[in-house]
Amino acid sequence: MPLLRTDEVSVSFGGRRALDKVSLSVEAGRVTGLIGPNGAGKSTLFDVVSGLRRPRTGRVLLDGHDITGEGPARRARRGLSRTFQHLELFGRLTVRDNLLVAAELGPGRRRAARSADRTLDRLGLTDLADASADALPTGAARLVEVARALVQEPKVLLLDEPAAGQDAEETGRFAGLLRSLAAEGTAVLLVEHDMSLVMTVCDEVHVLDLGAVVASGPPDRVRRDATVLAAYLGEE
Ligand SMILES: Nc1ncnc2c1ncn2[C@@H]1O[C@H](COP(=O)(O)OP(=O)(O)OP(=O)(O)O)[C@@H](O)[C@H]1O
Repeated sequence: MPLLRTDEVSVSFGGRRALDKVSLSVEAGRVTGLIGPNGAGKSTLFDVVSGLRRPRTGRVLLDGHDITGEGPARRARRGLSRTFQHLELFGRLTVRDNLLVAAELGPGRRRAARSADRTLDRLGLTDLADASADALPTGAARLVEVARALVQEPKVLLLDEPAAGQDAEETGRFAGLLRSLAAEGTAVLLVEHDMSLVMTVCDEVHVLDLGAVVASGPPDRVRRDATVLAAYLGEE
């Protein structure tokens, strides 16, 4: 059984359909990519999965439970964490305090301090623990955003363009982190425009175009799919 499943999720803004019966699965221990051109509906799908937006129709299932009616905090306690495309750090707090605030919302809130320190260490952020979040360069701020999601010890981790603003070395290290999370059993859903990262790190890729899934499969196959080339890769 997939850990996370969307079942025919549709969302409209005014008369315009942003998601059209999107059904996809995310498995434990795998990195699943979600790609598509600008405006395809990727962030909207993240909003539906994380509980920030109610779908017009369709369901979201986590570990077999229908969570469609639950709010973001309840979903976080169930083990679902996300990052945002536009960084949502508390700028005036230190890096460590950003993690502590997030840890309080997750299932591991009783061990928040320990989790924060371990996560900082894992992401190579220990030296920046006392820095103010708004003083960080973009690459480091992206990592803190990821750290804030990870400190909640998620079963499912939703990452919205985590490599934007990272340099090649940071992206390489980040790829290693994603693989090690998958090896530990975490289900990772990755929205990312860096195609070489997606193709290297993902076990499976879903392609959204105009709110609908137009292709799904292993990266090699998706890369050669004519619909994908037309909808997305041809755009670059
Ligand atoms: N709050 C909103 N109100 C109205 N329309 C919206 C809103 N949010 C998103 N949309 C529209 O829904 C569609 C999907 O947008 P979404 O941001 O989910 O796409 P995306 O695939 O994440 O794009 P990008 O890669 O540029 O981040 C777009 O046409 C967008 O203009």
